[in-house]
Amino acid sequence: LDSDGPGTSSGRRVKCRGRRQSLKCNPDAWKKQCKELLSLIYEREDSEPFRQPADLLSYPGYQEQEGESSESVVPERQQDSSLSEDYQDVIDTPVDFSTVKETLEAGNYGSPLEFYKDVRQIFNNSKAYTSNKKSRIYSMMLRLSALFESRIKNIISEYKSAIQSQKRRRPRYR
Ligand SMILES: COc1ccc(NC(=O)N2CCN(C(=O)c3ccco3)CC2)cc1
Repeated sequence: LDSDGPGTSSGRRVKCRGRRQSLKCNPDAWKKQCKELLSLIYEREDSEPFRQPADLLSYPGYQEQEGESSESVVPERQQDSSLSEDYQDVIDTPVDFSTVKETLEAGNYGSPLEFYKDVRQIFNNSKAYTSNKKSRIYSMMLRLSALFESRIKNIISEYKSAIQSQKRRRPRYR
């Protein structure tokens, strides 16, 4: 996805007469919408491995196992106990939902696109780390990513419409 992110507005004109409070016209509506989306993500069990920075040493349950087998089949990746170094070797930009939540609540995202970029990084890290597309955590990530994409695209397109209508409404005094 280019920096435009998903759901670039289809160019439809949104009437933004009168108060800016209505959702369609309010360029700040995305903050509340992203907070609600984050709460929804936290409610899903699938988000559990991604709510805190990855720490494979303290969470053996998250170590990669081939398929669903619960025996301690240790693939080559987990031979030594330096697993979390391994994670840091593989993943350049570790990020988790607690970091994203803090950034959003601190008001440190300038747009939903910045929020989108960080959340995508969580999913891309999981994709990069997994060596087995059938691993449990990878399948959790896929479900969570599908939920996220289905909800974020409207947030971003409404934001873009609100920005567009804001530009159109303010005549430029040259
Ligand atoms: C003490 O609390 C925690 C909280 C979270 C974690 N998470 C953790 O270790 N993870 C394992 C690796 N990972 C993957 O995306 C992944 C793809 C394939 C296999 O794993 C990210 C999640 C650990 C401890």
